[in-house]
Amino acid sequence: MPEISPMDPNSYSRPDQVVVKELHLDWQVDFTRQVVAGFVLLTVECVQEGHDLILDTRDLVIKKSGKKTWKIKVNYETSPTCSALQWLSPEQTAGKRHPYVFSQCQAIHCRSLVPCQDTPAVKVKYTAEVRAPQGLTVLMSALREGQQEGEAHTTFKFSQPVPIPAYLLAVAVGDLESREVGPRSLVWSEKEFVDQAAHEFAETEVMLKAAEEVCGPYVWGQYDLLILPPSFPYGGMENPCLTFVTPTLLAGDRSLADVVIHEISHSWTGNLVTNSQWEHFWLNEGFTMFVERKIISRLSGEEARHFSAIGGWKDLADCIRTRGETDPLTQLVPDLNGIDPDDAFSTVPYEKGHTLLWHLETLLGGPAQFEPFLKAYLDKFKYSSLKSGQFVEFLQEYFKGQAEVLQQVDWQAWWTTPGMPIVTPKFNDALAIPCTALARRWVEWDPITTKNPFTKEDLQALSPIQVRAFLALLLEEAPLTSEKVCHMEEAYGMSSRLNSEIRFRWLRLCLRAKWDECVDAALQFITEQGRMKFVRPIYRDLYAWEEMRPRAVATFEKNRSAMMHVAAYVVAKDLHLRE
Ligand SMILES: CC/C=C\C/C=C\C[C@@H](O)/C=C/C=C/C=C\[C@@H](O)CCCC(=O)O
Ligand SMILES: [Zn+2]
Repeated sequence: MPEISPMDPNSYSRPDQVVVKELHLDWQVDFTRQVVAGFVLLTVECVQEGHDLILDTRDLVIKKSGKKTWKIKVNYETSPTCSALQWLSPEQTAGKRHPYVFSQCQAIHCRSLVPCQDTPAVKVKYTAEVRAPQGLTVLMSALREGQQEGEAHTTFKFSQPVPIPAYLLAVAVGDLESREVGPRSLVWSEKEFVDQAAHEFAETEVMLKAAEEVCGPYVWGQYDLLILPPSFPYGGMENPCLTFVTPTLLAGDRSLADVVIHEISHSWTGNLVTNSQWEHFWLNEGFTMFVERKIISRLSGEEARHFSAIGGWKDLADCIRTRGETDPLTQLVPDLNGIDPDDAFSTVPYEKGHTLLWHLETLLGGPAQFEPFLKAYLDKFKYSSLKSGQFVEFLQEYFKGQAEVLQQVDWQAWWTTPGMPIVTPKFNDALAIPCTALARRWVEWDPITTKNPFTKEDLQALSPIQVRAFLALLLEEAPLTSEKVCHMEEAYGMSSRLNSEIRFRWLRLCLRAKWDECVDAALQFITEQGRMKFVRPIYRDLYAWEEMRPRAVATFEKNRSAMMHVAAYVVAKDLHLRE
């Protein structure tokens, strides 16, 4: 057994000795056995003489491997339990006629799909030929290079000419259709959702243009979106050329499109400029939140940027309350030795990372100074991977004229202090004021002394994002009484709102109030979709309500096989079913 790499505690590979530069994948997708079988051809380069190539694998059945000069061919197949893949039977799809399979490789699941150097320090170009049963479409995180009909199978060809880390390898196979939504963008999904998705994501090109204004040219050619089945565990995943998104974004009114702005932003922060270890994940996500909010500012104004940042700050506070303010995993740069990145994942790298960049922008003279720096940083580190220290070195060099200002930044404290950020920014709360006012009215209302003063008009002037913020504010308070949430339902008809972010917070509010009538709806919400951001807190709330605990555990046990590996893994922990 090789030793864990001194470069990356979550990988055995040693790219400092022998490094993989290119991959060619040749796969057959076998829905009957629920495996992907074939070979990978790895092109390697020797960095230090006299070393073997070490690859990461998990759960793979290696058939044979052979070596030509600098080319290594590994015949293998995945296991049905491959943690990167979710296999769906026809009954689990919207169309009910064809099976479906999709991947999620971030953070370290790629090794269960292909033997590879599964560390974000290594970037490879790839090509692929994938055969799937006729009638199905294969998509990958790459440019589509055509397809050929065979007797029972169709072969799809792909090429990703921009080097990418292993976690950005992605594949999806299903009965898919597409609609054009822009000059470089298609939306893909099962045909049942494709028109709804085309409407929801019609503003993709406007977002891409705003992103280019902030970050520079888009280098990936195509920017498509794939709307996955409901069990997809994340809001979105920034797979190059083909962002994967959850169908919980299909609100009907484009109000959840900020997730697409986020994924577009990753085309630069994360996909071009990449954290070289998962400990420096904030370089991916903190920067992406920062760019996302710069785009929001360009599209909806600076007040909207501040409003989004306030929401992020509150999400961070909620996360720290849940994890505990001394939890070492709430450090901006945590130690991941012996820790599965899936257990470390939280809002912290997103919002604490964003806060650091917001603070630096304020300190260094505002957007006029900081936005050109952002572009210079992306240009300097494009196509490479880095750690937090390299970011600081570049920042100090770029702003060497302001060395005294930068001396105020205690980098070590930023990296290693658990809990909330060491600096609290001043946000413009103009858009938050009506949300705060309404939340205060509900908290302060005494139903014993005062008649119910609430009507549906209270919400009329609030946008969906403001309603979401209003509920988030109430979640910060002591639980409302079940009588109050019942009145809220009567006044606002919250249960009939389709926006998943609103539905999520409303259900949490009801669970905290121990309002029996909401429990069936909560259980339905966490079984009809598998987005962990929604599923985990609701399972935790149900667990905390002692009488409901057995129902939560029974629901999880029943639904577990329909959840993606990562979601079942973390919910088992939330329900205290594993360490
Ligand atoms: C410090 C944390 C260390 C490592 C974590 C790295 C990866 C964690 C792994 O679990 C994968 C994460 C994938 C995230 C994908 C998309 C998110 O941006 C979605 C955010 C939540 C949502 O909107 O549903
Ligand atoms: Zn992200």
